[in-house]
Amino acid sequence: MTLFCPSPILPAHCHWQPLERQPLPPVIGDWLADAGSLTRRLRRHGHFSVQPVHQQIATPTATELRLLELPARQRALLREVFLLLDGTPVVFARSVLPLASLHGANRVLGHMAKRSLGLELFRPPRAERRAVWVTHLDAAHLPLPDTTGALWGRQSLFVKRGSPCLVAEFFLPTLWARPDIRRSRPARLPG
Ligand SMILES: C=C(O[C@@H]1C=C(C(=O)O)C=C[C@H]1O)C(=O)O
Repeated sequence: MTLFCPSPILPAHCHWQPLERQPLPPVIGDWLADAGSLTRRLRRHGHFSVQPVHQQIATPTATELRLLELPARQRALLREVFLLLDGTPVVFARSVLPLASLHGANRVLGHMAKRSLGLELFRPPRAERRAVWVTHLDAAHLPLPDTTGALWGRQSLFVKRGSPCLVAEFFLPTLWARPDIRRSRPARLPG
């Protein structure tokens, strides 16, 4: 399945596979298959922060519309951020939040700024992570500083209070360069 990701940072298209069909290296697979909050897991490794890069109401890609079951040309809130550990970007993330998903108690999802979207998604009533796809990009084609080699990405379809949103996370080489990250194991999920 090929996604087109018009984005200031992402390449012209990403090719995604369902998580269960993509063999992953041990440590990388452990992080991409982790069902818990990425924010909460990163926070176990140092000072965590979010650096917003780009946020606008615009038309998602054709595949993002399809994954969200939205009609063509439907607009959504597109949010692109870096997640930082100890001041260093370790994840680039792109989220697609349909405007219809941003009403009532979900309204806060559209006003996160430098707060992590994950803190709201995993706050009760906890969002369901309904589907996960993975991709593998050559970072050489991305305008990311000091980033070369393979870039693994994960895209999740979350449903919060019955409303869907997509969250794509691209794990930068700076994350895998940390020995504490390579030794890390997922937290035991409650229940
Ligand atoms: C979904 C989560 O939220 C994280 C926070 C994001 C944001 O603030 O835009 C984007 C990607 C996620 O890694 C999480 O923490 O698991």
